[in-house]
Amino acid sequence: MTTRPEFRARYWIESSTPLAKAAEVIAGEQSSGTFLKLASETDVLKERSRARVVAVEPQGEAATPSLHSAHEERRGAAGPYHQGEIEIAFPIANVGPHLGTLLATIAGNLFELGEVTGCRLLDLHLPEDYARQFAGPRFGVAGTREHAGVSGRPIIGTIIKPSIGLTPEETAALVDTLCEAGLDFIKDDELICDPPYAPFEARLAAVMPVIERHADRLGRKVMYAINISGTPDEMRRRQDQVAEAGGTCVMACVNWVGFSGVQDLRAHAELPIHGHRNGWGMLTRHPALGFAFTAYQKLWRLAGIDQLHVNGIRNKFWEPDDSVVASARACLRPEPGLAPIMPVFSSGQWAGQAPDTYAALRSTDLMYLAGGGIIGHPDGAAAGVASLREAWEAAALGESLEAYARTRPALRAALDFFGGRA
Ligand SMILES: O=C(O)[C@H](O)COP(=O)(O)O
Ligand SMILES: [Mg+2]
Repeated sequence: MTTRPEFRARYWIESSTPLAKAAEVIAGEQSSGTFLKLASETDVLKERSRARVVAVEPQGEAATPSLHSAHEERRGAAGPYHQGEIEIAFPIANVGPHLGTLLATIAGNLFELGEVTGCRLLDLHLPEDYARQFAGPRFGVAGTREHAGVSGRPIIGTIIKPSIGLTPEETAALVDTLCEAGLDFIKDDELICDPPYAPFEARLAAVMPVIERHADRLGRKVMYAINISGTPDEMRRRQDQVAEAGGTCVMACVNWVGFSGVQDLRAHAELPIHGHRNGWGMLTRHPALGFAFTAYQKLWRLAGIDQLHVNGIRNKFWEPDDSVVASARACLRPEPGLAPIMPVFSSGQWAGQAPDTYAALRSTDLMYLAGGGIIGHPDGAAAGVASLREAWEAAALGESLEAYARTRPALRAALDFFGGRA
């Protein structure tokens, strides 16, 4: 029985090698072992540094491998391919409070091991005192609400659409309409950051005075998550410009600016960080490869984001509703040493999904963003905002949208227009 401090990672794996042995191969490769036994991997070194397999739970077998492996072909491996979950305990001393090394340990070469024909990181358990050594979310749910000035209901927002092509002045005019209509949150699309036709600085300079003007009237400042994705230097500089201009949020495409980029931003930033996870499908869509969201969101929490996208009910992407809801719950679950973060529902959302979202989550701690679902409303963006507000009122009251729409033309028009498209 070891007394060394450890963290644990849980995986789904597949291998023609019996699961317990495949798990040992992974534990060895991801710590002090390699493809053959080294005399220098002494018992003392192993006790200090080698990862331990702490659970092997077989789930079944497949006749054909999920992923191709030339290594398996060379050694003439045939099925069956054993599938199941395994858990590995790693010494904390192997890693320290370094996110890059943590990733290399739990999500590095193991995805490439020849014996492995399927590997998915499901979850991660860090002791509280270890998790606390990472920055973690500075604002999370509570701080996001405070900066947006919204309590007791979801933060309702939109994505500037068309995503690409509006000039700074056109963007500011749309923001004016949206603020006038009482929206809580506006974000850039992930596709726009600093293009020649709408440079970052020009966009910020055009939009922020509009937001400031409406703040006086609304008694709260509409949160604008302007996309600051870039190099660490660029992000730091842009964060400062946003704060200087009175902004209350910044957005980063987390997969592309990377963990160090977000960590650097978190160390520097005074504002909540909105995490856009575009590219995530590549990391999760194949069930035998990549990451489950439970693990993914914990890693981004360690890096220090405050809001993270989870798609939405009946979204425009591939993801089923139960997976979306599980992701949102994962964001809201307190983790040892890490505050909950805001789940961001976005992707093909409009008024119609509000009641089902509320029924599934039983919480209003969420951001509910509709780009096309607000800006594409048949009576214009202001009616789009009204329809979302009304839909969430109906959801909270437990009233059907049909009944609530009887005296509310914006919601009625949304139901007719978007409902008819489903
Ligand atoms: O960046 C996003 O979240 C998407 O562009 C959502 O856009 P939509 O609401 O029009 O689907
Ligand atoms: Mg988008």
